[in-house]
Amino acid sequence: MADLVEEEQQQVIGINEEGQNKVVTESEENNKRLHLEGQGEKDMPPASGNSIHRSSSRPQLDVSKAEIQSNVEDKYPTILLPNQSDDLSHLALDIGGSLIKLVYFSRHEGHSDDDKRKKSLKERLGLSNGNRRSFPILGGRLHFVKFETGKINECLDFIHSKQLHCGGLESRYSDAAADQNAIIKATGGGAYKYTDLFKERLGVSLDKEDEMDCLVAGANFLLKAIRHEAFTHMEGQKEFVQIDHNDMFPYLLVNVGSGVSMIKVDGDGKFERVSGTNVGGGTYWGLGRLLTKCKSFDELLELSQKGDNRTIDMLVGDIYGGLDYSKIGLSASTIASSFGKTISETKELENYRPEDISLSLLRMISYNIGQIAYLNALRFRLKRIFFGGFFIRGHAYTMDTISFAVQFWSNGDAQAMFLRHEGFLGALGAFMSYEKHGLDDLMVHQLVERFPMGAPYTGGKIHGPPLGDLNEKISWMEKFLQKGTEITAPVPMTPVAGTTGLGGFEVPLSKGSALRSDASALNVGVLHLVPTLEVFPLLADPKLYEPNTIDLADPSELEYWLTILSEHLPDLVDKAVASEGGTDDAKRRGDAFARAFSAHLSRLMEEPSAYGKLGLANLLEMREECLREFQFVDAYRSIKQRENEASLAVLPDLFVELDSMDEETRLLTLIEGVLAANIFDWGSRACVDLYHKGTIIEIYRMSRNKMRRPWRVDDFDVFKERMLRTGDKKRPPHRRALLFVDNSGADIVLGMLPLARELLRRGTEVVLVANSLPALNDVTAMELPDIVAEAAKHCDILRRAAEAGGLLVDAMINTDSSKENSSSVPLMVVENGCGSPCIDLRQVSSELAAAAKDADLIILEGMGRALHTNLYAQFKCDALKLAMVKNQRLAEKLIKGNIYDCICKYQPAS
Ligand SMILES: Nc1ncnc2c1ncn2[C@@H]1O[C@H](COP(=O)(O)OP(=O)(O)O)[C@@H](O)[C@H]1O
Ligand SMILES: CC(C)(COP(=O)(O)O)[C@@H](O)C(=O)NCCC(=O)O
Ligand SMILES: [Mn+2]
Repeated sequence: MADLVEEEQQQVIGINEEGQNKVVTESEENNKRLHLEGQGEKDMPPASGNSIHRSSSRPQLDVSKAEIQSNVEDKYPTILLPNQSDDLSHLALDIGGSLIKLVYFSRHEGHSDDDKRKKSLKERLGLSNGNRRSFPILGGRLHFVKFETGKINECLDFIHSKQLHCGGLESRYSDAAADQNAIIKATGGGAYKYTDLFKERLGVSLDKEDEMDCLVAGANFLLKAIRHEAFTHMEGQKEFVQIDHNDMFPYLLVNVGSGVSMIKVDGDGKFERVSGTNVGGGTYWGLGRLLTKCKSFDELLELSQKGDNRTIDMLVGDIYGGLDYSKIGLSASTIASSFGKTISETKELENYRPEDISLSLLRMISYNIGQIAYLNALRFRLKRIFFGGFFIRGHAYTMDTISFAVQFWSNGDAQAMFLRHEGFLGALGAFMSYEKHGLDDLMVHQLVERFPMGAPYTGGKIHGPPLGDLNEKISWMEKFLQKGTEITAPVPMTPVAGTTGLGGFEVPLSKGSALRSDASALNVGVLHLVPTLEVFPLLADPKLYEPNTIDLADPSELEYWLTILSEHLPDLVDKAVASEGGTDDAKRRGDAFARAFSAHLSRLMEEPSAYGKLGLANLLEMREECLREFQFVDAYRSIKQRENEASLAVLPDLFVELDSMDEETRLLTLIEGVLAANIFDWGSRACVDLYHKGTIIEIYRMSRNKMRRPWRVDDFDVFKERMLRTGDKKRPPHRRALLFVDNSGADIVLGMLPLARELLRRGTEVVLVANSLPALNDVTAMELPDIVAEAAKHCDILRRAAEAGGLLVDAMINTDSSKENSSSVPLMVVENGCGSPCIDLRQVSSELAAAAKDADLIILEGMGRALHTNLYAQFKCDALKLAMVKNQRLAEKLIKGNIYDCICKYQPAS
């Protein structure tokens, strides 16, 4: 149906004019936020009546009157802590010779939205509070910040301004005297050196933790809990690696701070510092400063990018008259002696270019560290070497040089790897040393990394963590706008030169792009700890599961999708601003959002791995998160509402039509209906253009009429056989189906609900799985009960099932049809735990995970959930993937087809 646009041009009634929008008050907004995102710290309620708990000497759990509430066999018993104050917050420090690293935790808001749907669902799924996981402490965020040790006062001001030393902002109202006893975990030499200063300035005591213990605890945590934390960097190529948790040890940890420590790690808490070198980051920065007069480390590093070390270093060729020393395998371009040329009596310091000095120095130190690391790996037969510490600074040339040394001397036997949170190992370890916060029990799927404005972009006076206050965020974006395009402008890459391949190289392959301001260069986001997230239990093999269908590591794919998102931005901003009543405030926020999201896109265009390993699902989620950051709660609210109303108005007719059909025709019509209605997608450029040309119903009809089989992927007959039980195996109907629904309007009302009705009619329980938070025009779990209630007015099957599923709680009270109820299988709604058009099934809500336990059929619908993600996912049960492809390039790539082609992929359980 590629010709759909042209053919329907005569239909002109637009459907995209904005309806009257209601301005949502802040409290309404907050009610709408579900598990995934807490409200900003400024909105946290003041802690009241809990000063007793706050008066303890350090943040800790109050386990008095604790009670375990569950069965013995329960894997995750609920531990009730009635006396635990919920404003627990931690700060830990690593005060090094050069830098102070802070890791701090901010709490998520409590979940007060235990609505009727959830209550009755819990009953249906057998989830009373008694056996449901409950996490009184962990839900929150980990922030990473650094300061120069020489500017410790800035650090103290920062801690004070955020009240991190006394449990975070929320405890601002707590008893001031209590803070005098506070203890903060700290490691690094500065924990000793600055004890008095912390006591004087903040009234806190530093509880010292051993530096090596902390480095190892931090590294082990990162490798276990963060997907793709480690990466290799060779010849300019960065590749993320997933470390097998069961095969992590032993490894060599090389922490390159001011000085260098080399630690052989054999397990959690099992390690030995086997070596080190005093030639480290401090040497580079110190010598470099003296020799080049640079004012900052970054300036020095940036200089190196324009340098040529041959003017400084003595090469083999310099000694051998331009010849290789081939007997021992050294090419003429191999460095024989770092800084060897500076022995020249005719030249003084000012005769050398600072750029060249910086590069020679960087190379000398990096290479030396790589070589010593290799020798130690050899001593203990270790194959893996992880390099951390802020000397690395994510700098391409540094990493390439270290990798080269390890690779060269080990003949490829040992491998150098780097860590995204390179400089925070010690601080994280100190953070872990707080007892009983449970961080060490966290699993990969319970951590979500986000990149709010302020984490990647702030410089100047604001350090690292997200700008919590909206106004602060907006004015920061505005200032940034005034300053021009320093962040968004793409940075030209240095041209690539070849290596000699022997023992050294003339010119480094990758010198790296321009360095960013301190905080942005951290390349780490805010880690959200969401203990309620679980791995979807019906994944055939979670280890083999990769949610993203398209690999954005392919530069042409990345560029295409970044461009698509960029082009969609003006339309999205229009919708977002309109959704908030088009006020001046909304316009200002819309502008700031557009700036912020464009900055993310430009950053990625220029540095694809700036945010770690990224898929299209992450990009689409980042867009939604960015909208939420600027307090656009639901940009498509009014569009969704209008489309729901229009679709509900014609639903009774559709039911009549369907009911007049025989079973087989009906099933086909239903699947056609789902595919046809999936056209209502406000995230697709082509579809949005289409909506200018017709009403919802007209487009729906037209789309239905085009639904000719065979579809581009067409497993309908196999699915039909299973459903109608016409094959050899006369199997009973499915017990429970999970329907991952997509868009509002026709998609849910005229597509998925009628399909749900068919399943219910056949005795299959149906769980509608919808987003926890809005994303484009996707329907959310919170919106579904109203839609179902409206549809149920015209359909007994739906009404009884919805009553049985507790969806029509009010209706139940008014009916005396309890007998009828018991004869119907239930229709339920669960939230999926995410707020994106795609779904990563490694991280779903515990509610969905519970609902999945009895399910034997999964239906994934829409491009986001069934194509961009999960197209190749394998499940333990039957799975049906339904979508209309609304993008030409994707259609060509995935199914060698065209835009508006459809996919009906059925994968019976093997
Ligand atoms: N902004 C910066 N200021 C100073 N040094 C920096 C900076 N960024 C990176 N570095 C490098 O990082 C080293 C410090 O690394 P770090 O892991 O923090 O060690 P330490 O705990 O010894 O301070 C410095 O010696 C320097 O080489
Ligand atoms: C964001 C979407 C995945 C939503 O699609 P849906 O899941 O609603 O079918 C899709 O609209 C999309 O991939 N849009 C970008 C491609 C384009 O504009 O062509
Ligand atoms: Mn959608």
